[in-house]
Amino acid sequence: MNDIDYSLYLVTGRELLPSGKDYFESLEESLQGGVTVVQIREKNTDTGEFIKIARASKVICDIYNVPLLINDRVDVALAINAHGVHLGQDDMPIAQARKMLPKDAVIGVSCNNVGHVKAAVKEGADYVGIGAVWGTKSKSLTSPIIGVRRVGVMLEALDGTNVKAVAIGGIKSTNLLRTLHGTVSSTGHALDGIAVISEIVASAEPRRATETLANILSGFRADFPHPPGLDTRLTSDLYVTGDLSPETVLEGVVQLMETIRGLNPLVHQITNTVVATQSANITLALGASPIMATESREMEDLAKISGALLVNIGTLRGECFDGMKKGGFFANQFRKPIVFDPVGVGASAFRQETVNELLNTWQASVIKGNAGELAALAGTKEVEAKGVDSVGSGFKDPVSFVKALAKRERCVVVLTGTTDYISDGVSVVSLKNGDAMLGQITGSGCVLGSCIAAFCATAAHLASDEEKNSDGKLAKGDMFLGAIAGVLVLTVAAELAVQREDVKGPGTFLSGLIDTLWALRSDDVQNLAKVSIE
Ligand SMILES: Nc1ncnc2c1ncn2[C@@H]1O[C@H](COP(=O)(O)OP(=O)(O)OP(=O)(O)O)[C@@H](O)[C@H]1O
Ligand SMILES: Cc1ncsc1CCO
Repeated sequence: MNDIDYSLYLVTGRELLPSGKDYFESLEESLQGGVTVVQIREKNTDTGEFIKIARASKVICDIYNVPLLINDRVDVALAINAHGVHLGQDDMPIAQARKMLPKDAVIGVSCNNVGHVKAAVKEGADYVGIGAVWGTKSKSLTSPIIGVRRVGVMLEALDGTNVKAVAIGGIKSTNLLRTLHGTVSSTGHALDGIAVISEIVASAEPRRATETLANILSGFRADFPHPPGLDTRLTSDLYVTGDLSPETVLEGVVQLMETIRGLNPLVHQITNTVVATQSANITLALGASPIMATESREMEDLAKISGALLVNIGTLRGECFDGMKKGGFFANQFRKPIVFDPVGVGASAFRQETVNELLNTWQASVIKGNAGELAALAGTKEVEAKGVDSVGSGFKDPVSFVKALAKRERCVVVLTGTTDYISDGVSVVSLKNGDAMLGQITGSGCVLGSCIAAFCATAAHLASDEEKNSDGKLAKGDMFLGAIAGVLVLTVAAELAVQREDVKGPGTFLSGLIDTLWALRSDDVQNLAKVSIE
């Protein structure tokens, strides 16, 4: 039997109840709020007591027509005629449980690696509980933390099977949307549900807590039909409004340029110490307003008021890490675009581990990097890096590379170089503007990140009301277009700056570039842009 709706899977934990809250009252309120399946977990309770609690829980679940599963104890499940059991890796083997339980009983199993998932499929599990996705304070959950991005690989192992999957471990309303987006596999396989413990059980208002989770879930599903098939369209409105063509791209860029100065979006930047001042000046020249802030204690306040966040790891230090982590977390929570620049990620294990952890904590809207950086991020040795610079002539097939990485990370990816390639996982736009002088100043890639963030903030502002009201997207607005606008504005300005009489070399080029950006007109971009759809 596998017709259970796994969407909102409650795992009970009496030890987490707020003081004065009755367990059965809490259970009933969570069912009223929209819990679709309940697992009774009692780790330190005698069998007689466990059966009593489970039986009374089942009476309540039956009223709401919600199936009830028992954690670990097949005997308890049999005693109360539960819908099934949930087994841990060290509990009774599935085959044994299957023999003991009625034919249509549901059996789920906890998995924290692909091997576990494959074994569960082979042994005939009905569903898998994948976790722990996040760190969790529930003492009873002891699985290692696997991180959002590794869940997708496990879901891929379920392709072509009828085995369902829920994610578990530290899932809350604040990270739910990130969890849903970040766990979709590159084959488009999404979770069937999320399992929640403390967010509901520890709440004084479990009905409200459940409704909040249910709303986020349905918002996500409205944007990503479930079962998802292979509809991987991520962000661009250009698919909706007409064909993606150089003309429609430029129309969109012009609209963003004409909006940014009136809007003057606040762009929060956690960037490196080499480029901080030039990034702030370039942000101002675009008509946006920079705030360069790194302290984790102000991240929540800044995420509320900013139009976008840039995270650049160029001069990564341990002290910055918390700010980067919290900054992105709150930007996701308040649905603000995040532009991520993994500067020099291949240069050290520290950078690599940090990037991994950041991308497991929040969902970027745009990732930008040179070929060396994006190769390191993708785990390929095709392009080498020297510190923060890319070595050699780049990827043999940059178009396929950038598209695959965008699909894998579920965000827009910008691959910089003589030609810039930008993809949202479906299409690739190439931009051939720019000048070799950009390679002669430090941080041209870093300031490009600031430009992209400023235009993503503007694109978010221009999102339709329908999009703004939907709960399903982490950042509203056309991030693909925001990224394209950021690249075009900087690279066209660079072409104009080198023609200035006062520009005589890299030093004067930087000030000339700032002056040119300050005076840049949308006509300049429209006339000079070299846009192709690959
Ligand atoms: N030779 C070139 N011709 C045209 N444009 C260039 C050239 N070199 C760099 N650019 C432009 O400069 C911008 C930054 O790209 P680049 O790949 O140099 O970044 P980066 O290596 O990350 O820079 P940095 O590490 O200095 O921040 C891109 O928009 C790119 O198009
Ligand atoms: C040179 C340099 N080192 C760390 S960040 C940075 C700026 C260009 O990426």
